Amino acid sequence: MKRIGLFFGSFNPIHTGHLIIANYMANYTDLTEVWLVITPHNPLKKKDSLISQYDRLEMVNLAIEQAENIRSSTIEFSLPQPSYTIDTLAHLREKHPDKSFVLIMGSDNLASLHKWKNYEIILRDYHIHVYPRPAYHVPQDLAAHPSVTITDTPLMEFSSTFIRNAVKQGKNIRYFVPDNVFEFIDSKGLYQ
Ligand SMILES: Nc1ncnc2c1ncn2[C@@H]1O[C@H](COP(=O)(O)OP(=O)(O)OP(=O)(O)O)[C@@H](O)[C@H]1O
Ligand SMILES: O=C(O)c1ccc[n+]([C@@H]2O[C@H](COP(=O)([O-])O)[C@@H](O)[C@H]2O)c1
Repeated sequence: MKRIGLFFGSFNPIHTGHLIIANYMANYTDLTEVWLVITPHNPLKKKDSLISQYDRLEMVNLAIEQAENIRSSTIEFSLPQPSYTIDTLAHLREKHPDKSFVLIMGSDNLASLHKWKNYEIILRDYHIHVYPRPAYHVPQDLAAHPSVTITDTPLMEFSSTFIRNAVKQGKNIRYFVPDNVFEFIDSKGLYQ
């Protein structure tokens, strides 16, 4: 059975940190593939700085052009918003009975998991691979939970917020995002 890692995110925009995490999970763990699931609207985030989901999807697709075992998923585009992960997981399980799904997230999301809809069911039914993130301490009970694996990986200060703010200030964001994503943001005047 294929073991798919679901890396959910706003990807506003996708950055090199996301790609390092996806590549690590796809190539250094027991996962067969990683799917980057573009979330139209995170229930815990304001929509203020969120650009079109289609532009975010386009940037994800540009970023993974060269990747062999990383794909994008638009599954949440056709589901009710905001996007509750437990509902998406139920939908994916029904659609792909031949695959098993594992969650991938940064430690900031693990630290706020208790605010998610039906988080106990997520923890009961799914394994979660967690990439540590600076300044986000993982609560001890979650770190020790049998469904949680925290990777032993280098920390990265990257964030989409940093990139959006840098563009707004007229700064050059080259290398924080892949070259083709840089060109896309620049040519469409995104985040200005
Ligand atoms: N530098 C990082 N280290 C570890 N995990 C990260 C990092 N950046 C993003 N992630 C994880 O990637 C997933 C998608 O994150 P998201 O698209 O919100 O990026 P972000 O950089 O956190 O964005 P924003 O700054 O807009 O909140 C989340 O699980 C998040 O925890
Ligand atoms: O299901 C929930 O209640 C829930 C609450 C907060 C965040 N999430 C999901 O977590 C994912 C990561 O979001 P983000 O904005 O940090 O990239 C995204 O898919 C959100 O829909 C899900």
